[in-house]
This record gives sequence, C-alpha cells and structure tokens, in this order.
Amino acid sequence: MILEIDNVELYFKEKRILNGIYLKVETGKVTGILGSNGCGKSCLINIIFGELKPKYKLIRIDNKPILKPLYQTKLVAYLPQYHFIPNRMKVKTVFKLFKVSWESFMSDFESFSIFKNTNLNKLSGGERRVIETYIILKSERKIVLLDEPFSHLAPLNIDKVKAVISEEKQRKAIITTDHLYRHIIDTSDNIYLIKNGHTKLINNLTELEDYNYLSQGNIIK
Ligand SMILES: Nc1ncnc2c1ncn2[C@@H]1O[C@H](COP(=O)(O)OP(=O)(O)OP(=O)(O)O)[C@@H](O)[C@H]1O
Repeated sequence: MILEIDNVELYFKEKRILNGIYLKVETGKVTGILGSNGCGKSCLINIIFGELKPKYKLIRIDNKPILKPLYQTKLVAYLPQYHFIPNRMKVKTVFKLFKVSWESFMSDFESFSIFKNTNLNKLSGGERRVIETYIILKSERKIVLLDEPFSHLAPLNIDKVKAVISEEKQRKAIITTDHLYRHIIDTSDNIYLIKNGHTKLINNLTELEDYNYLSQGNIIK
C-alpha cells in the first residue's frame, strides 16, 4: 500500500501553519517527521487521521483519492500525544478491547505482568505510554500514526518499542514523529522535515543541520 498526502493547506484564523506538504508512506517502511516546536507535525498527523480538517488536502491510497476521513475506515490506528484510553479501565481489558495478545506483550515486556489487573490511572505516565503505544502498534490496521512514541519512555523501553516498530513495519505503513530525533533517525526508512509549513525529504542527514533543525556538529559527517 502506498499512502500519499499533498496539497495540504492548514490555517488557524489567519495564521498559516501548513502549505506545500507532500508525504509518501509505504507498507514495509517507517516514515519519520521531524521539525521544531509548533511547526505542524501533530497537526499533519491529525489531518492524515482525519480528525483535523484543513482548508485543502488530498490523500491517496494506491493512487485513489480517499474522500472520507481515514478514521472512519478500518485502515488507521493513531497514537496521540495525550492518554486516549479511559482511566478506570483495567490493563487486561485494554488488551481484550483492542484485540491485542497479552501473551505476546508479556514476551516483550515481561516486567509489566504485575499490572494485568491494575487500572490505567494507577500506572506511571511512562508505563501507561508503553501500553498505549504497544496497543496501537499491534492493532490490525495497515497504517499506524505515532505522535511522540519515545518521549516519556525509559531507555530500555525505548529499545523494546523500536524492536516492535521494526517487526510491525513488515506489514504496515508507519508514520512517526518525536523530538528524540536520534530514535526517529534509527527507526525511519524515510525522513521528512517540516519547515516554514513545507515538507522537505531528507536525503542526507547533514541537511538537518543545513535547514537549522539541529545545531552544527550533531550529525557526524
Ligand atoms: N486548535 C488550535 N487552534 C489554534 N492554533 C493551533 C491549534 N492547534 C495547533 N495550533 C497551532 O498550530 C501550530 C502547529 O501545532 P502542532 O501541534 O502541529 O505543532 P508540533 O510541530 O506538533 O509541535 P510540538 O513539537 O511542540 O508538539 C502551533 O503554532 C500551534 O500553536
């Protein structure tokens, strides 16, 4: 499957946030989006999901325009920045509801076994984020949108989530964004930078410095 999005124009009142966007995403690949605070990364992900309606947008799947919001199809799963599962739900219920195997979770995150009967609001922010990220990554959806999957996680859990991303991308198209840019670089097959409302496909990582996203010297030449 190839998902393309272009012709996006997003305004809030008179403030133009996005214009000149092109993104191509494929099954078997992770597409990373980078950009400074407020450049429009979350908005773009939300536009793809279909919740945020810009002035214009064109989304195509395998060259066919998609006219209804993607969230109304069974194609997409979205990890927003906020906690999206109700507080009072028990962890085991979450897995049942989202049809994700608890056993497979245990093989990757064994230390979470103690939380099976715990309500989500009794977990730490990072523990909860691991569960939410895992649920979204493992869902039976062909397109997965991950808004900041790494930001609240401890290093060991970041490595485990990265392993799940590599496994799941075999059968999914994954779009991800995070300020922990090294993890985005590690996991992504393609990287786009959003700058001044436009996307730029990054061919060489040093461009991240040239476009002033990173300060000079971050990327070893
Ligand atoms: N509902 C809204 N009303 C008005 N302005 C908004 C709204 N949502 C977002 N914005 C503005 O749109 C811009 C892009 O926001 P967005 O959340 O997409 O940025 P981002 O790149 O994800 O930033 P960050 O990395 O800081 O999370 C910001 O300037 C923000 O203030």
